Amino acid sequence: MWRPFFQQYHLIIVQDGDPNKIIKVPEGFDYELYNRNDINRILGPKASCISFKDSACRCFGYMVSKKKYIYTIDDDCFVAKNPSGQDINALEQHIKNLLCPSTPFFFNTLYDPYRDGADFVRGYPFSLREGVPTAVSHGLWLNIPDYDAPTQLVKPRERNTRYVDAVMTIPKGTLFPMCGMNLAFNRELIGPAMYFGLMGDGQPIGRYDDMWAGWCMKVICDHLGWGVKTGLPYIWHSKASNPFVNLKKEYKGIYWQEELIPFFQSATLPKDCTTVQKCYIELSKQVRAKLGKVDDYFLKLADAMVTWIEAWDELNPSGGELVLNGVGK
Ligand SMILES: O=c1ccn([C@@H]2O[C@H](COP(=O)(O)OP(=O)(O)O[C@H]3OC[C@H](O)[C@H](O)[C@H]3O)[C@@H](O)[C@H]2O)c(=O)[nH]1
Ligand SMILES: [Mn+2]
Repeated sequence: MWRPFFQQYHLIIVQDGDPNKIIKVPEGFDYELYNRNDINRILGPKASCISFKDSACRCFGYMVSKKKYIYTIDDDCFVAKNPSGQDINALEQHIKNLLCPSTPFFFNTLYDPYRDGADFVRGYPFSLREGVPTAVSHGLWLNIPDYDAPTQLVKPRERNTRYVDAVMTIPKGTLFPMCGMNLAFNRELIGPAMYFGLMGDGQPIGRYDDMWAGWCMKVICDHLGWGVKTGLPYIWHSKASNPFVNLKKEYKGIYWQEELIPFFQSATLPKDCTTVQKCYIELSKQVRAKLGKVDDYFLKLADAMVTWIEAWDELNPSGGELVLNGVGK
């Protein structure tokens, strides 16, 4: 199904679980395939920051990519159809979202003002109409919605049939639950912040990989003045994962997040944090200082955040650090 939309791009496949299992990639794709052995070989001891047996492992692909834009998708997501019955080219829409500015400082009630047939509405300050660079494009899902285990348990048959034809900028200062199922981002802008954390095997939590990345990313985008959009495109999410297995993985996250959200909502980064790497290291210090008392896990996570940046900079020696306004480094 994806061939018409993926064939022209470079694929990075991150294989989780047993590295001896052979993944068969169909003919005609330009791809790299990495399993756990590859991750250990490439990162050595720093491989400790890449999760095992959790979707968090996907962020290794972001680190090794040499591309400007990244699109990440789950292996149970397929091409959806829009209300006119046409196949949705999710990549095309994500790229449009990323190439058009965002408007985080003032909400446009007619949604995406840069879209054909829309604009800024009356009362929208002209000084803000240039917008800011878009770092992340968060797509949505038809059929199986991305619900947590408790919600899925009480609403096992709920399906998302509502196609909302809109793209919105998430306002500055507002966090959101970033889902990694249908997500695109500008790697050159925000790549180093897209660490999906320590999840899965050997960890007390799972399935909060994209949530953790989304909260860190949004704080850094707000600080650096970049935008995050949500809405179109849709993909078709084909299967629901097991809510009982999910509950075991995510239950700590369900109560920890009541302390994590206030932490991220009040997190501020100093002016001298002019690159994503500096922002991320500063955030890791605040995680250690303020979340270590929630659970020792966050001390490990704070260390892993530093290891991630070290590994990122090792694999991307050009520094790749975007120096803002010529300051910093
Ligand atoms: O041990 C694992 C388990 C899963 N994956 C990969 O993660 C993707 C999501 O898995 P799945 O589709 O089974 O779960 P969902 O509930 O639909 O996923 C949502 O919640 C977890 C993640 O945050 C995900 O992004 C969300 O969509 C899928 O590609 C599995 O192959 C894994 O690599 N290792
Ligand atoms: Mn799924």
